[in-house]
Formats: sequence, C-alpha cells, structure tokens
Amino acid sequence: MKFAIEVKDLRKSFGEQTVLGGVDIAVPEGQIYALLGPNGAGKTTLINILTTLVAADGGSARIAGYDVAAESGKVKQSISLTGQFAAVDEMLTAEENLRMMCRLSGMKSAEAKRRSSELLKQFDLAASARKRVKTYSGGMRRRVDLAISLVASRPVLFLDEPTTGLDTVSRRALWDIIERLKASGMTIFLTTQYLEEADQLADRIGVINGGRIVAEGTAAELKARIGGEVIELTNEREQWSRTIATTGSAQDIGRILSGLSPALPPDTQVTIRRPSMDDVFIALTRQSSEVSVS
Ligand SMILES: Nc1ncnc2c1ncn2[C@@H]1O[C@H](COP(=O)(O)OP(=O)(O)OP(=O)(O)O)[C@@H](O)[C@H]1O
Repeated sequence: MKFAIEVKDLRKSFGEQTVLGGVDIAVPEGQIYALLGPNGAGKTTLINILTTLVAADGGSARIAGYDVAAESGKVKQSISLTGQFAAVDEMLTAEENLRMMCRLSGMKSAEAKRRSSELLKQFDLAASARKRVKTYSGGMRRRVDLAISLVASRPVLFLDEPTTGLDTVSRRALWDIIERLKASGMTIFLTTQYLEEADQLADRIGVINGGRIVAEGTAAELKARIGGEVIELTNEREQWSRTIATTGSAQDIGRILSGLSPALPPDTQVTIRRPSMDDVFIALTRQSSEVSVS
C-alpha cells in the first residue's frame, strides 16, 4: 500500500510543554483521515508541521513521499491547505477571487478563466459567481475558501476544522464536496470537533489526546472498542444522564442495574442502544487523560 501521509514518532514541545509526544499516523493514498481531539490536544500543531509551517523537534513526516523537513519545497507543491488563513477578498466576486488566485499561481488568462469556471461549478457556486463574496452565507463563503485552496490541483488536502460554525445544511453541502474530492483521487487529512463528521467522512479516525494518538480505526472499530451496547440512564426532572458500557446480555444488564437501582430516583429512564461516536470519544479521552506525555 502506498501512503500519502506517513508520520513516525513525531514530537514537538513549546518550552516545558510537550504538545506532541510521539505521534504515528499512516494515511493510504485516496483515503480520508479524520483527527479528533479536544481543544489544545495538538491538532493544529500537527497540521502545521505536516504542511511545513512549523518544524518538529523529533521524529519524521513524509507527504506524498517527501520529507517535510528536508524536502519542504516538494511538500508544498504536493499539498493544499484550507484553514484560518484563507485569502479571500470580500469586495470581489467569487469569480474574480478565483481568477486572481489562478493568475497569481502562474496561469495565463485563458487557463485562469477555464480553471475558475471549473471550480465554481465543482463547488456549486456558479449561480452566485458574479456576486461579491461579502454578500455570501457562511457555507458559501467556506466553499469559496476551499475552491481557492484548490486552484492548483494537488494530491493531498489538509482541512483544519472545515465546517466549524456552519449550520447543518451548509455542513452537509461541504461534506458532499469533500466526498467528491475524495472520489477524484485526493488524500484528505482533516481535523474536526464533530464526531458525526468523522463518522460520516473518514475512512480512518485518530483520536488525539494529551499529544498522543490514543485510539485509531474505522468508526465501527472504535465503537466496538467500548463494548457491544451502552445503557443510558436519564432523569429529565433532575436533568442528568449517564452512560455505562455493557455486553448487552440480560445477565450483564441485570447486574449493572441491580448494582445501581437503590441509588436511582424512581423516575429514571433506562435505554439500551449501540454506542455512538460521542460515547467512544468520551470513554477514550477520559481513560487517557491520566497518561503522561513527558
Ligand atoms: N507557537 C506556540 N507557542 C507556544 N505554545 C503553543 C504554540 N502553538 C501552540 N501552542 C500550545 O500547544 C497546545 C496545542 O495547541 P494546538 O493549537 O495544536 O491544539 P488544537 O488541538 O489544535 O486545539 P484547538 O482545537 O483549540 O485549536 C496548546 O496548549 C497551545 O497553547
């Protein structure tokens, strides 16, 4: 298998603080990898190292076969990055923004025109292409950001929290686009705080906490790690809920409930269901918060 992204024992500290304490990741070509983690877990630092913006202290990373430290120029030519620093001019139309970026990346006028209209179509922006970006909704604006980062076709795309702050409809529209980009053969590395997003898009999910990958696998594999089912106890009057992993057998459920029942208010509701990504995430980050990264 050929890997588009290969990260080995990657380390980074800021002063005394260890932000990445030995991270290993391998993403095969053409797949989507989602990195999930709480605030401050090191996700942006990892993206910054993989996109050559920040140097690592130790370990290695290769993108499209090139070493991020020794061959940073080749790495830059292999990647697109969409994050906080999108260079959109709000006073221009989407079409003008795209043509300008195409010209800046060295295309002749006719080529810039062709590539811009191709991107406007691909990102469902053709109907609004001649309106100023400042009149766009958040979702449309995010699609312009993404289109601009893809002006030059590159094999590996990094997306730092692509749908944060978007409403459900715009988020789904962006997911469709990300899936289409994958179908065109791109390898995509994204960070997200939405478990549903990782579940929906990613071939593999890595959970990062305390500077380490504490779990990795497909959404189904991660869900399987916390057992067959979860018991959810909810008390609406007292406004609390609690989940407990169970094998799902009558004996195990009986054991858990009889262990709890003397302490439970009588109006507590019990539901038994398959674990969600939320359950997995909470279980994994809770377990690993004890782990030292130094
Ligand atoms: N240039 C820097 N100098 C000092 N500390 C830094 C620097 N960059 C990041 N950090 C620290 O490293 C830790 C990880 O930050 P990072 O931005 O990588 O986390 P994150 O997982 O992306 O979180 P968020 O979702 O909040 O952006 C944080 O505690 C942050 O304060």
